[in-house]
Amino acid sequence: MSVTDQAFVTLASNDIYCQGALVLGQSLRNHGTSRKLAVLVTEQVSHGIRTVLSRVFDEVIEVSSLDSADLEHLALMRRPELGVTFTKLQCWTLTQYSKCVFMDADTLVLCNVDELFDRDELSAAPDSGWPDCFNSGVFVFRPSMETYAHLLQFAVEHGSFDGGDQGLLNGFFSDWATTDISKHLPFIYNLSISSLYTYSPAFRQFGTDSKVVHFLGSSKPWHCKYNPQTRTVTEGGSPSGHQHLIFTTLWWEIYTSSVLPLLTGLEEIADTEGQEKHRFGGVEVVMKRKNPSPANVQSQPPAQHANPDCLDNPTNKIQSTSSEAGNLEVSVCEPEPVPPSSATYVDIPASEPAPPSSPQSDCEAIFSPDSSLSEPASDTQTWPYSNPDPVPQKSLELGILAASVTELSIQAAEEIEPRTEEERRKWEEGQMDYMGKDAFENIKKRLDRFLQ
Ligand SMILES: O=c1ccn([C@@H]2O[C@H](COP(=O)(O)OP(=O)(O)O[C@H]3O[C@H](CO)[C@@H](O)[C@H](O)[C@H]3O)[C@@H](O)[C@H]2O)c(=O)[nH]1
Ligand SMILES: [Mn+2]
Repeated sequence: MSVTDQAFVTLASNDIYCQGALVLGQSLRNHGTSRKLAVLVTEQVSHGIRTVLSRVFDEVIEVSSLDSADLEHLALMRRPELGVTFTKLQCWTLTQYSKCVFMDADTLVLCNVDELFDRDELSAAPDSGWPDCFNSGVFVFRPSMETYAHLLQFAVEHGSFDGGDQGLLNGFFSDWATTDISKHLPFIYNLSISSLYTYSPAFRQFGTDSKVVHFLGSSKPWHCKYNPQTRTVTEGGSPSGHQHLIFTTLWWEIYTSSVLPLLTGLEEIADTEGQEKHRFGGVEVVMKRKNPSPANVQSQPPAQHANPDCLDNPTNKIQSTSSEAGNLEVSVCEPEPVPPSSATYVDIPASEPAPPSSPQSDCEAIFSPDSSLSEPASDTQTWPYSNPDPVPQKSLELGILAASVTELSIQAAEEIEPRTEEERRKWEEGQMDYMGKDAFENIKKRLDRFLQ
């Protein structure tokens, strides 16, 4: 039964973060939430992406980082660094709902979490870095214009001790740590992926109960590259290592099966040397093909662990292998010498449709008890895994992916602004801006676009 006056709320201030919001929204839908889904967007989010968001979310609500209300103007004039933070605080203005659960766009639900609505404001899980503070990536709140005004006033008077919304909210709800234990959400509702290696025995013990994963920190799943044929992720350009490949791979599974098919208007802008760039709004999905012949692809052996021991973690490692039952085995082991390659790989078996289950019980369908978990001596966990509501494989994009794409990545689409009159005159006079607009790669981009 749907509950119309309660909602999960997220925020995306640009088209890249929208990719995260779409995966989050789709994961909530896949696990049969009975609550509404709302996404706050700012003016930078493109029209096309808003249309796609509206296919996953019940409400796409534009908020402004510089709202017209006097108090906000005043606050931002005095504390300009709080701009992004203020955007998140605007979730309190959603008074059409009696209660909401805010979730960062870099979170992912692993099962139905509607029971969060049994909690009251302000319920949140401890932050892994400083557990007397709560992490503001997942929290239960009651929309109220009065609370919103108090929050803004607090921001003007006290600021945020970390410069972001987390410091501000912890300052405002400062009795969270001591007053009411029911407002402490269990850590499994906001599992910071860094905990997989900072406290691996706890992850081994409790990890299979995880309900919400949070890709906290500078390295997000959309910074990785993904091979849809072997279902492996590779670190892409980011200096920090991804130790949480199981969840990053799951993120990409949802992205390719449920989000990419929604981006049906993907405009192809270039196809050079086996690399296609599909542009949609402010994002480009880059597809590389190494084996263009479908016959070639079909004859490939099953996914191999190209580099199973390559996690460059100083203390321990998590490696994943596929089991015969279609489950994902997770094993945590001691460090071994790091190979020279910076690439990291993980295998995920084919996802199987979950058995029919009521929304409230789908955690059990996904995290069924496994005997290997009860053996403390064993270093191996079975991670039952399924994507309960995959989009049919026959969709166009998936057909393309399955046939020949060996690497998918997401990047911000570059804006190529038109030339101004002044620039055109200089160009005609032979005064080129070789280091800027007239750099070779920009000219090549213009040509590619013109020639397509
Ligand atoms: O350019 C941006 C940056 C952030 N966000 C939104 O704001 C959230 C928080 O940013 P994120 O990059 O997820 O921050 P974290 O790495 O999670 O860092 C921590 O610090 C942030 C700032 O205090 C808090 O908002 C987070 O909840 C907390 O986990 C995102 O998920 C988005 O919903 C945007 O829409 N656009
Ligand atoms: Mn976050």
